[in-house]
Amino acid sequence: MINFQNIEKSFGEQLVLKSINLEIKKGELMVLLGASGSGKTTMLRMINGLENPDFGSIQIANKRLENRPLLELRKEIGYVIQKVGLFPHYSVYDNVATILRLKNEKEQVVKEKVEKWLDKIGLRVSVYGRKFPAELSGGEAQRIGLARALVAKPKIILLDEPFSALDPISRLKIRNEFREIQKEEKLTAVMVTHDVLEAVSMADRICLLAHGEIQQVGTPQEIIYKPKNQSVKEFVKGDQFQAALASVSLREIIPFLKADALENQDLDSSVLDYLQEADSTYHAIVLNAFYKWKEELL
Ligand SMILES: Nc1ncnc2c1ncn2[C@@H]1O[C@H](COP(=O)(O)OP(=O)(O)OP(=O)(O)O)[C@@H](O)[C@H]1O
Repeated sequence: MINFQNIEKSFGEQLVLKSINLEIKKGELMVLLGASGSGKTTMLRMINGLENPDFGSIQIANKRLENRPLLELRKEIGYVIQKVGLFPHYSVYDNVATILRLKNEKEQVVKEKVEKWLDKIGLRVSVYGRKFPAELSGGEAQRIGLARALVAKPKIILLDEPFSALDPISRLKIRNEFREIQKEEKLTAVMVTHDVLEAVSMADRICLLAHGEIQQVGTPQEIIYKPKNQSVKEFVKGDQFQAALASVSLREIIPFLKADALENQDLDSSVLDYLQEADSTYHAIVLNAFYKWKEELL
């Protein structure tokens, strides 16, 4: 779906991306993971033409990017960034509606879609529709940014640290919600983060970058259990590594947690219920992971 071929990029004297070759498949969630300054955002911005490579080419659905009008391209691509960039003088409703109105959708259709997507990201239109961005918390604003991108029905969604303003519980919730929406809509998603935990708990595959070079591309399990080189090993060691391990194990159980368990913080009984029912051979590891994760979360 998205293909980086021999990409190279410099800013002045600084070589920021070197020999980047990466294929992102249709419908997958690819996480670009790496330390600050490793080139993640630059790669992401190349997908919607906000940066151009010096060498190499990017193809989307087998079409080279440089041959496509930018406006047409961006209609297919949703872009969600850390600083949400909502229009400050528009209400939440109007912020989400903007793109539909630009497409000349009828107001009745606009209303249905805005309500649907606000509802999907957990904010009711009756409560939030009339608020202005300055009246929202950071996390709410990030959710609205997500709804605004999703309402346009993009084929591809690019996310740059999209959940960073959220507290741990809301973060976990919205990660899961977004993941469900992404699968349901068969969206091809590329997400930038430097948070190992976020990467392993959400990604189909992770592309690990260091100093502008791809170190490894693989599933979270491959990255964690089969690091290809020293650089990958270093990235996933220590506390972050432990948390990531916990999260990988938890991917097994989170879908089985009772829906309200997170809200009620009645996690222990919910997890134990699951473990009893599931007859998992990894009880000890999952349970250990769970307690570590809970310590961190609560
Ligand atoms: N427009 C620009 N002009 C000059 N240098 C830039 C520009 N954009 C990025 N850079 C440099 O390129 C390097 C990679 O930046 P990039 O934003 O891609 O990194 P990143 O991995 O996303 O980092 P972070 O996690 O801190 O956001 C950095 O050293 C940055 O200073």
